[in-house]
Amino acid sequence: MEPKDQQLMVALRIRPLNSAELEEGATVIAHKVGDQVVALMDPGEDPEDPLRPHRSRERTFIFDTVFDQHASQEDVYQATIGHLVEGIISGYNTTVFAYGPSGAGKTYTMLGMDAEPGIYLQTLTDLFKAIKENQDNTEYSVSMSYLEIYNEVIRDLLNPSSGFLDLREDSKGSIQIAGITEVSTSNAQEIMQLLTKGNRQRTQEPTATNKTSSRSHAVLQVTVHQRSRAADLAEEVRLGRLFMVDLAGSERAAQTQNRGKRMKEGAHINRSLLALGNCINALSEKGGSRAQYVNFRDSKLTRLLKDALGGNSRTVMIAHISPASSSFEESRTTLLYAYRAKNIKTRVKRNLLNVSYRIAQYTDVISDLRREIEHLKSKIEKQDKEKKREPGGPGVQVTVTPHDAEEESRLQVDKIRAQLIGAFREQMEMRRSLVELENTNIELHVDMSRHLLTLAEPGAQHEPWCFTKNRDHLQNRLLRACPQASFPPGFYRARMETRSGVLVHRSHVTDTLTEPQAHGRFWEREKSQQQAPRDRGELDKDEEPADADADEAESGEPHEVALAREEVNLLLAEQRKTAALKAGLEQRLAHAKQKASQMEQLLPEQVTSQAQREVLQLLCRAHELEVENTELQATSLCRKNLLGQKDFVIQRYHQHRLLCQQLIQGQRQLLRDSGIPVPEPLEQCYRLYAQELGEGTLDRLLLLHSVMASSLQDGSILNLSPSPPEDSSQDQPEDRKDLPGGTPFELSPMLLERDSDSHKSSKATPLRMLGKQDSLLPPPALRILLTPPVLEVDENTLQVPEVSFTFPSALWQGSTVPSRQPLLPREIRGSTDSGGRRHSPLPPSNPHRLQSSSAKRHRRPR
Ligand SMILES: Nc1ncnc2c1ncn2[C@@H]1O[C@H](COP(=O)(O)OP(=O)(O)OP(=O)(O)O)[C@@H](O)[C@H]1O
Repeated sequence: MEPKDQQLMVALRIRPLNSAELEEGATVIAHKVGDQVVALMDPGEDPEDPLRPHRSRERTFIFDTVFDQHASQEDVYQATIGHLVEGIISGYNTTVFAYGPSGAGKTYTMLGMDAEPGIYLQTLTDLFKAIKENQDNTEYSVSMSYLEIYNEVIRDLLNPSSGFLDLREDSKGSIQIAGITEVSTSNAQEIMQLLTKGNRQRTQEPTATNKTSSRSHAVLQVTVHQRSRAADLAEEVRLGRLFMVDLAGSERAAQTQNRGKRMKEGAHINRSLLALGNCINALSEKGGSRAQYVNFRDSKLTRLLKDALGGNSRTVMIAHISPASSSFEESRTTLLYAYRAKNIKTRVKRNLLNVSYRIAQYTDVISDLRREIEHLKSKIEKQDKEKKREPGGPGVQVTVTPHDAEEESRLQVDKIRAQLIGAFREQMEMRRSLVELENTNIELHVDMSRHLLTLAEPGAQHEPWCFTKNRDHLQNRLLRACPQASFPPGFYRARMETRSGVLVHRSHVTDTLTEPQAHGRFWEREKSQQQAPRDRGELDKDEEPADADADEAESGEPHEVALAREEVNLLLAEQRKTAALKAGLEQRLAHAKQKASQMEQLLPEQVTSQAQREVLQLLCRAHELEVENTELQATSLCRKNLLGQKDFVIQRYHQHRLLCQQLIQGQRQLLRDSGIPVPEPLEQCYRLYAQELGEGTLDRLLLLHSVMASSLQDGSILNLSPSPPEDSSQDQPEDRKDLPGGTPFELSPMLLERDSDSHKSSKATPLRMLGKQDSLLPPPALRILLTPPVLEVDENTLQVPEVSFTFPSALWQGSTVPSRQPLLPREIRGSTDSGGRRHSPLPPSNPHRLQSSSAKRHRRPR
């Protein structure tokens, strides 16, 4: 389903005057006018002032909907989020957040009172009702979490003792909170009890306007997994997420924004709200264009609300104000903010899990079709030749047939033509379904890897051995659950390595094995290891730790491990189902192909040459059109696929880099503690590594990557145009102008290497430098124009599966490459012998040795 642009919905709620305001004699200055307008009077303006005779005291603002003190909780719910509930269970993301100064009624709207429940309870009640109604056809599971962000720290309100939590981005770019308590439930009342309990844990302090003022942002997240019960080919797994956010009072941020004085309030300042304000400003200025640079990373809140504000979510903002004259300034600022937010657009799409496609499958279909076209064309040619040989010359065919026979023959041709087209369509549909199934399979693989990655993350950063243990345990379970499942590339090798107690070092044996060989070798070893204790009649003590680990992990495993395991079990079941469907479909396709070819063979015997020719030509044309169609689909999906995979790859390398960093620090500490002098080349190498971290070279690479990705996404990279203009600043799209450094953006030197197809690739890691320096061209500074790069598109332009940039040689040939001294001395770079083999200066067991020849990118820890 195509994403749709949606305007952020902004509602305004004016609460009644409270007793304190009445006591101080405040007057009502905010009035609802009609359904969408609010008028705010400035109490400071004197209507009689002769110096300002035309100045109106009144400012009006238009919103999607305005509620005054007479609006009930039900009215607010129905007009804002009520109609979005159906969307959540169909796989759309939805966010509602309450904004406004302290005491303006945000918590009242979201949580409400026992007698007048707020949006939380009403939404959840409707959500569960909708789920119940759809349960016959669909299977649902609902889970929730509740957290607060206070002074840039995330706390789990359902389990406050769990300490501070971290935000992470998953492979699909959605934000996850590592280690948060997720409660599965199917009952709104149960959730409300949890929320009330969680709310008691929320950071509060009395303020002038509110005795129980919440000083934190509270975020309730509800996730709905949906799976069709029908065992249908196009089965989709959908994931709808609902965020309900009760923000802290905005008055501090507003004041700081206005006067810039309280910026120095240090820890007390609410950075999240400032960042939120900045994001709203940036997004609204561009009318919600996603190309505008918006810094979501400035605070935890904006990172969490990234999708809600600028991404894939249907979003409602409910702004709150007090009607009192004493709150004029705060009300005015809130109205201005809310008014700006109205310009924000989000791009909503349904979250389907099986969305990535395998281009190779399309290529197969295309070559199949091409073969058929060739076959048909050769048939036509053959027929032409036969005709020429016939007496009477080419093209003149005198067949005197009685009228009835002619009619019969025409009917016969029509029938065969219809049959052939039908068979062709059927085949195409089956081919497409096969591609889809294959993609689902890949998606399952990717998801599986993602879960293993999630498990790996906390341990990888703090305790590598614990990471290994979790991974090992999970993999054990996987293997036991499904011995014949095909796991992601590298899985068996990794298993053999961890089984033999080696965490990072790859053994020579496993390195040289292909994946199928590794699979076979792994199972041989597993079998013999399981057989041995049975033969001895008792468990081998040496073998026990694996199972002991498993049991230990089983009893005290973290919640997210259990969840990941659950997910993996689901994925395995899916994988089995997909495999069965695929086998059935392949059989049907083979059968259909056979039938079609039999039909084709019948043709010459049954129809006149001219009619036969027509049918064959028609078939050719149909096939050609289908090829074009498939090629177009493949190109567009190739782009989607590349973008979809990039975050996963980055995350993977980020994790690997953290591990390397940890190892480097550990080993340096060890050297220091043991008083071992570090050889100068190694020390230099370390300095270079540290320098790169400090300079943020990798961050710039990531920026480059995101520019490339956004060009790919908006299609500009695929637009053919001549070589780039010298001065590109004039044509520069608005959105790129804001990027740091202006244009052109100069990266620090990167190493260029000639590919086998005479292209050059940019490779920029220090490890890369170590491994490949000798075979490199002199390293020039790579100038990257922050405009969509102009590339000649041919099949070699983009190396899709790898996230590396390979520029066409044409672009580079014209550029003059300044010669530079190599960055590293030869002792560090190593040398190349006459046979072209590299000799590394590092010890062979160095765990930082680069395994793959593809360009790697790393991300600095956040
Ligand atoms: N629409 C309303 N009708 C009746 N009472 C309301 C309404 N809105 C708010 N109130 C009352 O006003 C008081 C303050 O409201 P609330 O705690 O919801 O403010 P808040 O914006 O969440 O403040 P803070 O940011 O300080 O937490 C509460 O006693 C609440 O019951």
